[in-house]
Amino acid sequence: MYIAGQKEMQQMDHYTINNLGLPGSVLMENAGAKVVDEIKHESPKQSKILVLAGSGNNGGDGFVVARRLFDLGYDVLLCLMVNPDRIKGDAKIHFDVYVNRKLPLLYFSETSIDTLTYKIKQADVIVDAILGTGLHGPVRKPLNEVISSVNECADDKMIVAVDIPSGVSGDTGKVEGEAIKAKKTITFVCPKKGFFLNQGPEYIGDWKAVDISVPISNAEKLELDLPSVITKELVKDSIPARPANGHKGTFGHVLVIGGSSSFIGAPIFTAKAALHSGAGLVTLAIPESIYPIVASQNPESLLMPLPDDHGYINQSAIDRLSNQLETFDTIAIGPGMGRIPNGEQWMASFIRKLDNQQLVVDADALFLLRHHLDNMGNLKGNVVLTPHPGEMARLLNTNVQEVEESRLDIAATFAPKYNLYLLLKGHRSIISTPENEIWINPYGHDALSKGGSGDVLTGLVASLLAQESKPQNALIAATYLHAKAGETQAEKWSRHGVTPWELITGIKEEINRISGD
Ligand SMILES: NC(=O)C1=CN([C@@H]2O[C@H](COP(=O)(O)OP(=O)(O)OC[C@H]3O[C@@H](n4cnc5c(N)ncnc54)[C@H](O)[C@@H]3O)[C@@H](O)[C@H]2O)[C@H](O)CC1
Ligand SMILES: [K+]
Repeated sequence: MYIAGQKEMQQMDHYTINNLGLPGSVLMENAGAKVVDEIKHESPKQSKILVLAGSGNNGGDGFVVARRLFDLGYDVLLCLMVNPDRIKGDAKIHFDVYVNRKLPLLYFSETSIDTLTYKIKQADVIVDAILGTGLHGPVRKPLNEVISSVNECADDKMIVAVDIPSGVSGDTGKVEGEAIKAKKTITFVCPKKGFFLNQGPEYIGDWKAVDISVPISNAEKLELDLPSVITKELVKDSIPARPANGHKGTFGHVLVIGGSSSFIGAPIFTAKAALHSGAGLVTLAIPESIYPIVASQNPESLLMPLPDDHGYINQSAIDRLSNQLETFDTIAIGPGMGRIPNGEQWMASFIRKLDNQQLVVDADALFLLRHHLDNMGNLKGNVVLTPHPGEMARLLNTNVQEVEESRLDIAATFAPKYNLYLLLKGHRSIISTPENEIWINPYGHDALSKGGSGDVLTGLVASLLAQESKPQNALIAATYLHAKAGETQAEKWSRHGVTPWELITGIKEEINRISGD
């Protein structure tokens, strides 16, 4: 499913009207009808419904919503937030119909904020059709006061946003002033970029994209390069097939390089996640000084103790590794590795030894590789980087805030520039490819915000790659499975109580669920 910004939505909308010949007022009627379909399923007939409508086409959708709810027998009141002479075009058509039918209407210009607040308090359902994708800048007075009044009374009410909560930017998800905190957002054609960026996720509630007869194929006709949102169906198609007659060689051999005396668990989580998600074999290469502990925890993996200095893998480990590299399909490097002494040099020598192995780079390996990014795209095997925002900031020599504010743009530029695959982790993880394809993961849970959870994800990505998933498919499936495992394990163990062990269990339960659906 595509994701679009404000301009792209307008382009698709205009294409439908001007090139396909479907009038805007029909699209508006469809939009309003679809919102009503959602409301009527969730609201009993005796519900009091207040529709707040602005001057633009979002308000126009609101007029249709109010009329249709009235016709279904709801106790509905439309409040027009602006002077009626500002209503133009398609919205005017539907406003006139509403007025001609003498349906219940309150003009905000003729009342006070106190009266409106009283109406807001009385309502069971509030429909937010104040501002849509036409928002520019912070919401101005007095609309901002109305929005804060709605939010203050929101606890026991159903707040339904039409297309996007008023005040949230469809492009960036930024909220510069006030914005409606929706419980549900019914969005037209496809979700908006802002749903997944900056503050957007805190405002949209549950979202659903509905068809209003703007064909999504318009995006191709207009040659729009749109990102996609990860869906369950896409994940189902991205999980590697598992031939019944396969053997351990069929399902790939993952090498995990990591660990140091201070970080013993990280490579163990990576190796276990790889094995528990279907890799045929996993070898764990760790400093020899932590070997006994790792071995006792990890009987299911093969082990490769590497020469070390003071608990860090040392330079001569390269020779030990390079003798055996051809055995492995995919290498995950970094978890728990630490900033090994002369690490940049170590990493440069290591990269030179690679042949066609695929490489997943995480944690401190990202730091140690940050000056070798130009060489990564020339490797024969696929390269996947899995930074969290802090690691991404270091790769770009900037700060976390800047990364968080421009996640989508950063992902879109970085992967093609260095000819590699990027998984930019975070509240809504973003995947980008050398060909500039982009997917956003709409799932996630605070249960995942814990040490070790990234190590699990790295193992999962490496495992799917070793099982011959294309890199983008491996990343799509891994981010979804990891996030869903966080959600389902939090239901079982509380959002506080999920550790990497439960995540690994959750991932295989999720694979089972999605494969069986
Ligand atoms: N996507 C589609 O195919 C369809 C979308 N529809 C709906 O149309 C809106 C977008 O409509 P548009 O007229 O472009 O803009 P808005 O209604 O969001 O707002 C314009 C209106 O708001 C005023 N305004 C802008 N910024 C501010 C601000 N910061 N403070 C106060 N007021 C502001 C501006 O002056 C205008 O008057 C889309 O979201 C859908 O809901 C169609 O109905 C169907 C097809
Ligand atoms: K809205």
